[in-house]
Amino acid sequence: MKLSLYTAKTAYRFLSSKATWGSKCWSQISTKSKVKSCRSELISTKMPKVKLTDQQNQILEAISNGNSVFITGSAGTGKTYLLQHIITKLRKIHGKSRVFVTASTGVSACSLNGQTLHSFAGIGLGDASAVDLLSRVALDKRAYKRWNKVRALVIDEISMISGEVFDNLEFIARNIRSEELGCEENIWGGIQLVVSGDFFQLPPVINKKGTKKEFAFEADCWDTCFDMQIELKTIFRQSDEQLIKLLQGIRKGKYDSEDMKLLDQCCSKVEPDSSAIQLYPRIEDVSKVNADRLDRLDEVLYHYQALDSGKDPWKKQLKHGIAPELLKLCVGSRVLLTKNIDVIGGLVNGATGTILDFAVVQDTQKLYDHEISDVCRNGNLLPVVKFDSGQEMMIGLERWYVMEGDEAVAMRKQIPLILAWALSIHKCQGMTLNNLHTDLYRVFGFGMVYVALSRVKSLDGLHLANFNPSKIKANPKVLQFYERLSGEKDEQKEDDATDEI
Ligand SMILES: Nc1ncnc2c1ncn2[C@@H]1O[C@H](COP(=O)(O)OP(=O)(O)OP(=O)(O)O)[C@@H](O)[C@H]1O
Repeated sequence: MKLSLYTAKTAYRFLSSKATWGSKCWSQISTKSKVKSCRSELISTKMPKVKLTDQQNQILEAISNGNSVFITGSAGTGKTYLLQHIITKLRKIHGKSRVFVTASTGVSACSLNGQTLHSFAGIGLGDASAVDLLSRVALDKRAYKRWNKVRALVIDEISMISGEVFDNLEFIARNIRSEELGCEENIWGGIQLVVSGDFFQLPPVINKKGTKKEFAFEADCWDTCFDMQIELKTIFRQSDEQLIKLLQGIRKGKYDSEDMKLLDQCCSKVEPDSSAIQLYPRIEDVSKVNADRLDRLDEVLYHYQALDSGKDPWKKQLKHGIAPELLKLCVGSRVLLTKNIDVIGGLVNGATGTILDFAVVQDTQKLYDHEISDVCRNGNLLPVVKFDSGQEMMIGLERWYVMEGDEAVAMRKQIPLILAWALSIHKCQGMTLNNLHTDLYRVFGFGMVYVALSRVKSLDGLHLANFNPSKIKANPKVLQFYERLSGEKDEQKEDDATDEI
């Protein structure tokens, strides 16, 4: 294998993180031009300059006015993107340390630099009565402090939180805050809530049989929690009208003959090229396919061992995030980028490519040797990826934080890549994929077909092995909830019109 030497310019993502790029880092880079390339990239990584829609602005304004809001909408309507703007706004209003960013899963929490809702709340698995959970939180000093401190709570991917858990959290918030802060018993103890998600996507995993409140919208407190419940309408991920219509139908469990024809065409396409990511409902299939394909390449393997810091239980959450504990790569591996490293250049979370080489960085080597050697198990060699967009880039270490308000309580350092011949449907919720291949026969449960298919940007990138229309189904309770949501909006419009008369 040829050993390449990469200059700091080619490898400008050698070591980066929002938290550590400060004046210290700038001064470590020697030439002006290099500083410029890093600085401009940093800005674009933070927040790509995209104009918000009127609806997105309306939500931001409502939040600035102190309202609690539920944001929903189809896949790709910019819910998570908008949350990033909202978090910035909330931090300005309440102060960094009083805004807590959470999500139902480790993967989605990590993508917002937050923590899981369960870990924020201090409720463990959350499978106890409200009173028992309250006692548990009261004994956990840090969790108790968080509940007192929080002024704004952001919850992403709410579809995977049950109504029972949602009600229990409200109970905990109300009780702790009214007692400790001496205020009257307000809903959620007066916390400003920003909740986001699409109930047509993956539902909560419920272990207890006979749970009455399956979805968060079935929680007793749901309707009283929010000043505004709004469905984003503009879809950004796809632009092809036919595909948008197909996905909108599948989301609600509906399809017509035209949709069937489109799906048939996706089945009859010639074998997908090797860049297509295979989606599986079960993690065992994903691991097996990735391991087999890596094995078949029969190349030298490079090991990258994640470096974790912080304390339990926070440290444990890192294991559920997107960055693997041990990453094995070799020349020819198909990989997927798990961080935004150059938004304007298209190297974003979800971009796919192939490992070209492994190389050392020549002129920044001394600065970061210790960091790299902690993670790289085969000398200080970093992977060089040729992305499907044509760009070649050496990929350096990234950091994933578990945040408690403004405090980083755990951190993982790892290369922001995962093997990408195959992925699980659960892991890909929230991602945009250019080219995917899935077997719709193997999916189970509501929402899975929709989550899988709604990842692609265009029909060219969609390949189906099998197709069975019976797998397209939406939960009737979810359908009713959305009917009620749009019905209430129509009623509101009618009321406004009557007021004007
Ligand atoms: N106002 C906007 N203008 C242009 N693009 C936007 C806008 N808002 C969001 N986007 C882009 O739309 C894409 C999808 O956004 P995002 O992932 O936030 O959607 P989502 O609703 O969270 O999807 P999912 O439900 O699948 O997680 C992203 O590439 C994002 O940058």
